[in-house]
Formats: sequence, C-alpha cells, structure tokens
Amino acid sequence: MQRDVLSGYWHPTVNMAAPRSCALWDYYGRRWSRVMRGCWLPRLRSSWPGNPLGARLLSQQNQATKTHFGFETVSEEEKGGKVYQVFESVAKNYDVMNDMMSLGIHRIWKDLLLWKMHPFPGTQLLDVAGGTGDIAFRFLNYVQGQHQIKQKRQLRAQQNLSWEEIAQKYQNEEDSLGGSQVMVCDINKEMLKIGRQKACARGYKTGLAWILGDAEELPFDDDKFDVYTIAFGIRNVTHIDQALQEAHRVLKPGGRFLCLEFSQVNNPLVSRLYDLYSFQVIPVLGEVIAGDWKSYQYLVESIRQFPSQEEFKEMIEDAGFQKVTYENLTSGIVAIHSGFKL
Ligand SMILES: COc1cc(O)cc(C/C=C(\C)CC/C=C(\C)CC/C=C(\C)CC/C=C(\C)CC/C=C(\C)CC/C=C(\C)CC/C=C(\C)CC/C=C(\C)CC/C=C(\C)CCC=C(C)C)c1O
Ligand SMILES: C[S@@+](CC[C@H](N)C(=O)[O-])C[C@H]1O[C@@H](n2cnc3c(N)ncnc32)[C@H](O)[C@@H]1O
Repeated sequence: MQRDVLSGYWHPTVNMAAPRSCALWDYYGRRWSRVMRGCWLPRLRSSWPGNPLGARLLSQQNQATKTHFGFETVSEEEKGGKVYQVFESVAKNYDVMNDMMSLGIHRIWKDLLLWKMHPFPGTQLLDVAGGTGDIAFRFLNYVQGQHQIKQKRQLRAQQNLSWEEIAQKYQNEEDSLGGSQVMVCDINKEMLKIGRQKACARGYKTGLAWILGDAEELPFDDDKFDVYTIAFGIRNVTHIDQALQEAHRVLKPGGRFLCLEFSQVNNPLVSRLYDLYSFQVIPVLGEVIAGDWKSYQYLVESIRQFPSQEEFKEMIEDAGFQKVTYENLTSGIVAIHSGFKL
C-alpha cells in the first residue's frame, strides 16, 4: 500500500514516489502539492505544453487521482460508477454464482463470521455493502437461536408459569430477537432489491432494514451500532481509509468491526491452483451462468489488488481501531479482520 501524495489516500498499487514510512515526505509532499494545485498549476498550465516542469507536475497530478478497477487504471471518479455497473449487472445471478464459484464454501466463511461475532439478543448490527442480505439473515437466525436458548433458561427457572403463559412467551414474534436489529446498507439498488425479495420469501418481518448508502459516507449518527460488518465489500470501495473511518464513527465505544474479505494465500501450491482456477475458470463460469465475463474478470482482478492481511490490519489500526487481529480461512483465500472501538 502506498499513500497518494496529492490526495492523501491509500492505494493498493499506484506507483507513487513517496514510501509509506516516510512521514516527512508525505507531509511536505502534500503541502507542496496543495500549493501547486492552488496557485502554481493554473499559471504553469497557461504555458502548456512548452513548460517541462509544468508538464511533469500535471502528469503527476493526473496520476495522483488514479486508482484501480481490477487491473485497469481509472480515475477515482470513474471507479464508483464502474463498480456500480458490475453489481447492477450481477445482482440477479449473484447468489447462484457464489455457490457455483465456491462450491458453497462462501456459506461456511459467512457462518464463521457470525460465530466470531457471537451476537446476543439486543445487538444492533450495521452490515455495510450487505447486498442480498447473506450476513443479515445469518445474524437474525443466530440471534433468534440465542434468544430461544435464553427464554428456555428463564422458563425453566420460572416453574410456576401456566401453559398459556409459556405458549404466549414463545409466540411473541416481536420479541423473538430480544430487541436486536440489523441494517443492511448498500450503494446498489439492484442488490438491495434482490435482498428484500429474499427477506419476503423467507418470512423475515422484524428487525431488518434496507438502506441505500455509501460506505464512505454512512447515513447514520455517531456511536450507533454494537457491531459493523462488511463482507466482500471493502475491496470495491474507492477510498478504503475513508470507509474505515466511517466504520469507527458509527460504532459505539466498545463496538466491534468485522471484515470478511479475500486476502493473500499463504500456501504456494494452493496459491498456484487458486490462480489457475480464478483466471481460467471463474470468468468462464460468469459467462456461462450469468452471460457476464467482464464482471467476473473484475472480481478476480480486484482480489489481487487488495492489500495483504498485515497491510489491511495496519489500515484498520490507522482508522483508530484497537486490538486488531485477523484469522485466515481456507489457506488465506479469505481472512476475517476484527477490531474494537475502545
Ligand atoms: C463481481 O463481483 C462479485 C461477484 C460475485 O458473484 C461475488 C462476489 C463476492 C464473492 C464471493 C462471495 C465468493 C466467490 C468465490 C470465489 C471467488 C471462489 C473462491 C474459491 C474457492 C473457495 C476454491 C478455491 C480453489 C482452489 C484452492 C484451487 C482448486 C482448484 C482446482 C482444483 C481447479 C484448478 C483449475 C484449473 C486447473 C483450470 C481448469 C479446470 C477446469 C476447466 C475444471 C473446472 C473445475 C471446477 C469448477 C472445480 C472447482 C473447484 C473448487 C471450487 C475447489 C474447491 C476446493 C477447495 C477449497 C480446496 C463478487 O465480488
Ligand atoms: C460482493 S458483494 C457482497 C455482498 C454481501 N456482503 C455478501 O457477502 O454476499 C459487494 C457489495 O458491495 C457493494 N458496494 C460496493 N461499493 C460500495 C460502497 N461504496 N458503499 C456501499 N456498498 C458498496 C456492492 O453494491 C455489492 O452489493
């Protein structure tokens, strides 16, 4: 990861002159670039292209606003739109494609995320980039299960209750989550639409809200949630550091950040096979099942652009989280990062 001298954002692979550790260079580099953008660049531009210093500065400035969309270099402004198009295009086939590509393994990864979270009745969850609701539905099931266990324990303790009272306690649907709520926030209308349809079909009525919003600018107050999750989402966000800061802002003190994301494979044999599988099979599956080679090419390319476990851990710490840890799953094909707002 390197920090963009002009914008101050972290980028996975953009080649910048300043090494990450060189704080002074970063500081003066940014100050210098602000001065240049503010007053000198317009003047130098007037004598374009005959001015070699100006030409170099302009090309540096153009480079600085670049980021990645898979292996393609695009402007930061373009990236959001391109990501939107990808998920608009894959939304209808999203769930079936995940099962096909991973042979159902993505379900185990998501279950593990919930076990790590271990929510209790009353937990307020924000699931960012929540798409078609896989994390939200698991959360509701988990909390419902926990609530039933708690109710059973309480009922056993109150042995003098009548059968009517017991039945009533079980049937009170409003209370089946013990006050827990999950808000699914996603930037893409089509993904949320599929999520809502799934929720209706599965009979989820309470404790669930669908919100259109950007991870970089969350439409929520400070200190609102107990847990923030983002599964397979942060890789697609243009300014990851901004999204992490927003995660920190909306969590209550003591709240937990959990991220499930593709990461770096730590076994050379698995890595070779995984690369072969990713580049030779996944886009083909995308084309055959969803008629969409490009979106799945973006998927495998974006996985390779995402920072390593350690680099991402540092970014989470930079956003203010403490006790940051990660756990590799399936040889590091994915990792779960965890951090606390203390
Ligand atoms: C646009 O953005 C997106 C769109 C989306 O729909 C989803 C997402 C977000 C993504 C997810 C939620 C999950 C997506 C899942 C993946 C990207 C796949 C993750 C991969 C695995 C869990 C499997 C890991 C695979 C390996 C370690 C390599 C093993 C590979 C092989 C044995 C095959 C090697 C391939 C070749 C030699 C190429 C030629 C082969 C063929 C033509 C035969 C095709 C073979 C198959 C279909 C077999 C598939 C095998 C597996 C899945 C292996 C499972 C076994 C293990 C885990 C060891 C999003 O952002
Ligand atoms: C691969 S899907 C993950 C969906 C779900 N979390 C899951 O695990 O199945 C990535 C999601 O990130 C969303 N996304 C991309 N950029 C976003 C942003 N800036 N803010 C919020 N959501 C975003 C996409 O719309 C898409 O629904």
